[in-house]
Amino acid sequence: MASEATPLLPRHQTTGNQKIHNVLVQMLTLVWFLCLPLRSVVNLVLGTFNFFVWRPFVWVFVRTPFAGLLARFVERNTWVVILFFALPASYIFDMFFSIRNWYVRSFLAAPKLHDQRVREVQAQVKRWNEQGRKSPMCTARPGWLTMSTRSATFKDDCSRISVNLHDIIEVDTERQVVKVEPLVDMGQITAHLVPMGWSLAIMVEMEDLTVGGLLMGVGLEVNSHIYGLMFETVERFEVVLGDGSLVTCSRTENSDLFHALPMSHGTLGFLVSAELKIIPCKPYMHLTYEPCHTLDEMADKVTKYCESDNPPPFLEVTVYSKETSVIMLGEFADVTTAEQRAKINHVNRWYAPWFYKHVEKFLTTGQADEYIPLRQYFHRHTRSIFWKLEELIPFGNHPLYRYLLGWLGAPKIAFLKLFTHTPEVRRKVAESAVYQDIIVPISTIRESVILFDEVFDFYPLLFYPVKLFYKSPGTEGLIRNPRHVKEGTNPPWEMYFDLGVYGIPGNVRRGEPWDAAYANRAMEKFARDNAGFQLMYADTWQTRPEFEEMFDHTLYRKCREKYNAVGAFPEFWDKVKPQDQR
Ligand SMILES: NC(=O)C1=CN([C@@H]2O[C@H](COP(=O)(O)OP(=O)(O)OC[C@H]3O[C@@H](n4cnc5c(N)ncnc54)[C@H](OP(=O)(O)O)[C@@H]3O)[C@@H](O)[C@H]2O)C=CC1
Ligand SMILES: C=C(/C=C/[C@@H](C)[C@H]1CC[C@H]2C3=CC=C4C[C@@H](O)CC[C@]4(C)[C@H]3CC[C@]12C)C(C)C
Repeated sequence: MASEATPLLPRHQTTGNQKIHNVLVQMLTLVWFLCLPLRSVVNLVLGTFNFFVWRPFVWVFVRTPFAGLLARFVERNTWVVILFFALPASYIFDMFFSIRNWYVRSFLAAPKLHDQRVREVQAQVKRWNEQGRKSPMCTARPGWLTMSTRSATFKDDCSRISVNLHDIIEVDTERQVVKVEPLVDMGQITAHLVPMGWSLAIMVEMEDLTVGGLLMGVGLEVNSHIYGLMFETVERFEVVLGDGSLVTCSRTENSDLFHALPMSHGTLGFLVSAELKIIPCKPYMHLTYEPCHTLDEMADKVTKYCESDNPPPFLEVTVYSKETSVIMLGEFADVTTAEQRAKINHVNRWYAPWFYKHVEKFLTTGQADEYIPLRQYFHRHTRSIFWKLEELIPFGNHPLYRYLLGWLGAPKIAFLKLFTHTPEVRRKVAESAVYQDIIVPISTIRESVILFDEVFDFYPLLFYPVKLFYKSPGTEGLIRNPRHVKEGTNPPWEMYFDLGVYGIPGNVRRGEPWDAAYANRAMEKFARDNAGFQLMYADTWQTRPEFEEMFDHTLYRKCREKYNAVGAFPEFWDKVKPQDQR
């Protein structure tokens, strides 16, 4: 390991920390024994609650004729459920995890524990093999805890393997990489790296997204027009295969597996660590807002910025209607002068207006710039879950709510799913709301926005430019090569962009019929026809042949054979398309 490496929990842990740790452990052990009688009482109360209240409640909720009634109640009074259940639960959960992470960071030797925990994953997989490989494996992470909106019914038929790996293992500033376990989330990473003056090359905005999910699915951010998709910034993966063996892969070692893994959704093996590129950062993001009043103006400006020889380091667009949008250009910055200080905006303080509402006002006030503290910038969309929270808590951006209850933050998506997604509600959501992203060439900006306007009629739309690198023969993974790479670039690339729509379509809002299958399929066909693809955290309405036209299964299938994945893990399609939706 390079000399500059800063293991979070160095092998030569300072004796001071070790002493504090020992004292803490002794104190906790004492408290543990003293609390034994108390624990029995707590267990009794929790057990009784579980048996007599929670289980019957869930049973009534899911399996009885009341299910429809309750679903309607949740649907009509979503904000009640969110305010009284999801928000407090999210707050407590976050507090518990920050204390736990602080403790692990400060006192426990994570690198050592990493190897031990990987062996535990291997042992589970080996046991699964010895017991006759009954049903294919998936991670034991429950569907409601993930950020994916698609239903995870396949998990019911899988052998669930606990891949309980939550820690940042090592930051190596000399090699400019951080080694992390798959359940490390974006909030944990910014809290750790930003104070050290570093950031992930692709630092994804939502705090609860995990490294494993973003690499085995798709991760991108508003500097993806420079670095590409998140997996392009990986130096090395460590994976437990279907036979329980542990392999590492990189561009030079087991390179076929390295290129096949991105987007494979845990169908080639269990990711147990990844080394990700990091870049130096500064304490602020200097952001310039450029309002656009026609679609052509936006399309021309964005294309020019992205394809220039010196593109802005960060570029995001929020589309407020077919014709209006705001382009945001960002760069890391220090704030040293009084003039700069006057432009500091703490966008994530509890009383601040939601970020996208703040940005919208530049459509009327005109071009402007400001300085946003970096960590707040990275997580600018968390408080309003992009623009979804307005539908769930319609008064959430009202100053009174913000000042009184804004400190509670946003509900965790996991708890939103747990408290509001009964199977009944989920079915309705798929028919009456849309959560979709497609990634298509930048040359199709106009057609894409017009298509989304026609079939969804929902705003704002999310727009992140993404560079798609051309892969040489034999290294082309599930994501197909771009068709029209820019001349003279090495490595070759074509500029694409992510267009995302999250909300209730115009027709549904107006009480008019809306054909979800027609709209989603039109969007999917548009992506296929333009050598683009859909993000698979969402429901897909494609048939299997269409899906295989969108994603190149050649290298993927070779690797499934070669690395013992056949029979051990479901196929990509079987995982993302639930049986009941085929
Ligand atoms: N800006 C962005 O890039 C954003 C991206 N997203 C999407 O959200 C998803 C991530 O959500 P998140 O909750 O973090 O992840 P999920 O738990 O939803 O995982 C996504 C997929 O990755 C697989 N996976 C996760 N961890 C491992 C592992 N250790 N080994 C093997 N497979 C694994 C999961 O398999 P299994 O089902 O077996 O658990 C699942 O198929 C991504 O797919 C991404 O596209 C969402 C918002 C923003
Ligand atoms: C892929 C990108 C961004 C995606 C997000 C905007 C969506 C990812 C997950 C989505 C959601 C998950 C679960 C939900 C629970 C439901 O009860 C309500 C909707 C939602 C909160 C839903 C909202 C949209 C997402 C957060 C870009 C950045 C590439």
